[in-house]
Amino acid sequence: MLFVTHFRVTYRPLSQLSTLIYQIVQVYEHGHDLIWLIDNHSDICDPDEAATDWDISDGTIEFKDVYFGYNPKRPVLKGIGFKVQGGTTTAIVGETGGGKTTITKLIARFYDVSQGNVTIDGVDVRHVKQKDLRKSISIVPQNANMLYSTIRYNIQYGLASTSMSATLEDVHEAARKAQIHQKIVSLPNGYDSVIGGSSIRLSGGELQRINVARGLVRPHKVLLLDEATSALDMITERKVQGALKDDNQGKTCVVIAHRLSTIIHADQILVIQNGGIAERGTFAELIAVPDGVFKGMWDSQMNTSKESNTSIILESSV
Ligand SMILES: Nc1ncnc2c1ncn2[C@@H]1O[C@H](COP(=O)(O)OP(=O)(O)OP(=O)(O)O)[C@@H](O)[C@H]1O
Repeated sequence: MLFVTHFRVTYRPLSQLSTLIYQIVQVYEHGHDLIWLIDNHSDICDPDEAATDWDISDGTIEFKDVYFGYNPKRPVLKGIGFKVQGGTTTAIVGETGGGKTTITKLIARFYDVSQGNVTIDGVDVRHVKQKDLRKSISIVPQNANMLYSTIRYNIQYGLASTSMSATLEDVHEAARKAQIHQKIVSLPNGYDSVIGGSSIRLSGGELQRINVARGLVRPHKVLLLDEATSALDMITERKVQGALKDDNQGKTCVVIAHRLSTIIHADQILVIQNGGIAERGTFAELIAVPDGVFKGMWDSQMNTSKESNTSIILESSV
């Protein structure tokens, strides 16, 4: 009797102790990382004499002889130079790991170049305040990172870090353009469905469209799309591309794409290779280069896809 009594009194606190020790270890590890984050100030600083309330006007982006590497010993971009006229669309294609996403990160100044400069409307991005630089730039990244929250909040999150807010109608509008509104309203809780909750399962392509809606809800003059529609089927992708085209009239777009059929109407295509620009031109110009890098990419995609043949697309692109 005594044994059982003592055992019962001892057992519960002991089992709680093991959980507590686990939690203490977790607090220690995460707290350590948190303090590291607070203590480590970003290398990217606002200049002391930056103009107040600078804003993008025309949206012309220029890279002048830009060198950059995350690790100084391993350069990613080696003297890249190009210009994206305001209000036009430039597509960036090329080998995986070639530095396409890095280019978009440099435009938004998430990193500083090692040499050369990046300008928007002729102003070096290092010479303006980061919040002014980014307030008119919308980025749709490759990975649709969603928050454990409602679809509505996830789309509204596109305005985080700004003082703006999005009404429900703004959210619906962005979702319509991203071709996901109908799917959302068909869910039992509509826009209040919780992403990550047990009641809804969204496919990769659906999450990607919510990601696009998040980018579109943010008022922008420059739009950076990084493989934003790669998980969609061809028909849905064309619809999203059409909506993006209509919505972005007069805005500057930089589009990273692997599926080359989606960029045939771009004003300019840059082919990135070995940290430089191997080729540049319109789709019709690049496809006409015998043994060209772009032509090689196009031919290999055509061989592996069931898309309509080159000549039909060429006709529609000229
Ligand atoms: N934060 C980082 N730290 C260190 N290296 C990085 C970082 N981000 C990217 N890299 C490296 O820089 C190189 C260029 O990466 P980037 O993402 O720009 O390529 P990409 O052309 O967009 O590739 P993909 O087509 O696969 O998306 C790669 O070798 C990558 O491993």
